[in-house]
Amino acid sequence: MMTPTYYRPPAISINTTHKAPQAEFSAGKASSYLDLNFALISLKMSVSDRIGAPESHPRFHGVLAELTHLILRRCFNSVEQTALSVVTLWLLTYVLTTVYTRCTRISGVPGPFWAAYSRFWLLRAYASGCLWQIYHNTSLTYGPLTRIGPNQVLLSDPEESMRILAPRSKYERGPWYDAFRIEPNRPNIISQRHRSTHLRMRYQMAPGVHTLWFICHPLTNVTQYSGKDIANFENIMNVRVLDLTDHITADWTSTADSTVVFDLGRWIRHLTMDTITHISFGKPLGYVENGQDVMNFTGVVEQLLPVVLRFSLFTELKYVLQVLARIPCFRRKLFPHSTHSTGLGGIKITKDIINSRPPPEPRTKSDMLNSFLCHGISPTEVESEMVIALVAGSDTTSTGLRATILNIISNPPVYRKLQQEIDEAITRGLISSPIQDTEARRLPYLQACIYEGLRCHPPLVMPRERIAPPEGDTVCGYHLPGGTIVGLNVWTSQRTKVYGTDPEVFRPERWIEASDEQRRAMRKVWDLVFGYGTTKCLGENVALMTMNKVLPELFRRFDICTIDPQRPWHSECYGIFFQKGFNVRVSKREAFS
Ligand code: HEM
Repeated sequence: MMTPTYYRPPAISINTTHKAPQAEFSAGKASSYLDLNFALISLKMSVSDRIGAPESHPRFHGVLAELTHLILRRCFNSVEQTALSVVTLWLLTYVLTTVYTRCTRISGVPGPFWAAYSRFWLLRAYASGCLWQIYHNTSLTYGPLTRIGPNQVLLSDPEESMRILAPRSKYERGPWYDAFRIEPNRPNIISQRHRSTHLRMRYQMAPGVHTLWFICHPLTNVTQYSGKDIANFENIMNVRVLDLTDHITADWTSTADSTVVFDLGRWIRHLTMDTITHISFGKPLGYVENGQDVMNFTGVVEQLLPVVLRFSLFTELKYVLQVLARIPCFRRKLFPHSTHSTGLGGIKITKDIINSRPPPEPRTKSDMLNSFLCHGISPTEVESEMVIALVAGSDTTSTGLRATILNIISNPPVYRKLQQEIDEAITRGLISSPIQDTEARRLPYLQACIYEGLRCHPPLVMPRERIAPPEGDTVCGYHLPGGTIVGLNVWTSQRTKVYGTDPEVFRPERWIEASDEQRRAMRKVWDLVFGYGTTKCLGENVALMTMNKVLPELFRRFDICTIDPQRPWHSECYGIFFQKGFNVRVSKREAFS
């Protein structure tokens, strides 16, 4: 009964005309456009035909088959057509989902207009080299919760940040962390997003990182370091700090009538690399001794980080990388590999050392490498974990140190007070040479300078994204649907009212003048510099001990001033790194050297 309607001429003509001009269609552009036009007219006819006709099952299927046939023939009949169709389809889907997301998800959260439509706003911020400033300005303009992407918000409220990071929170690390994999198919401690696996890794690594003993905090059940079992570690630190000060004394000190320009930034980076490799492998790689970036590790990391950060925004690409990683030739080219003798091939040194050592006894207490192996981390996993430790442990600490030193030397009253405190402690025999960690922690102004330096300049300013739990959450009064990505803005959270009326200013006195209650409140917010909860930094004590030793040892021996007060350092910050130099003039202080 239906047959006559369905097989009417227009519908048939579509199929027949497909075949006839086929040769012309693929032969030239003009005929291709004509053909497309014709196809569109035919499609229109078929659809209106369908709408106008009474509904019936076979007819509907007929129209559907016809449409499918038409789409397949017209959109995928040549490579160019296929490419064009795929791009058009992708664009269409992208625009529709973006508009849908814009209108339905987190639409109430204020933020820059274009940020709501694409991740390019974020990409621009990452590429600018001053991510922290853009985040800070955005948070100041739009409030503690700001929309910075189609599905991304930025949080600068310290209380809410701590709630999200708390041990029992339902938030998990976001896809952003995938970009920090050393092995594309195997997450490391930083990129592990699965909560329970991450906790297992943390417990395995905690006793080993820096050979400190750890305790389980009774309230949070989070592994933390007490920093007491550090006889060996403190000796390593002493040797490394003296190595640096000896080199400065020998090669880099200026005299009354001559100036030696000295890039303190680079040398501090050398020091932190030597310290972390000494802790990790039982011997330093010799950065300070050779005065250069051994194995080009730092250079490669500095080149890679901007790429990694941009990549972290488009994590869909990780699937491509995961596939490429399975092909040996791409794998060797694209990823760090134990055959590489430089750069992130720092893996090679790990592998060589593992091979050269007998298997560690379960109770061997030597360096980080042995400790990881003793705690059941496989040699292959250890390779990536060591690279992560080298990156996480060296650059953050050197950034913290550089920022604190710069702030001190550019504030004459602070500089005078700090040097006075150190000099008095020496005169009264309160500190040894090199200074012990416990002695340094008893110098209140030094402690205030360290807290203030890290507060004003948190070394890790990347957003460290978390994903809202499936049931959603209310943050700063806004409802966030499940799956919303919440980035943490640590720069702004360290400039909140809890620090008083002048949080933008480097003023160590605020830590001394504060009442006990206020100091506790400040300390709680300050903790965010090292993270919070189950992902809190494993190396906080190491970083603080390094600062506690380097600052007094430098200021007791040398007078330091910047070479170019207008532009003391070239700060290109991609989250962690301050890549460029920090040129200074260093002269000896005879009285206390
Ligand atoms: C001033 C220096 C440092 C700062 C500001 C800092 C900051 C941080 C922060 C904020 C996190 C949390 C990341 C997250 O939320 O996912 C973190 C994690 C971590 N840090 Fe540090 N860090 C410093 C020094 C160090 C050092 C010296 C080491 C090791 C030698 C280290 C090793 C780690 C490791 C292994 C993690 C991962 C912890 C985990 O995922 O459970 N850090 N750090």
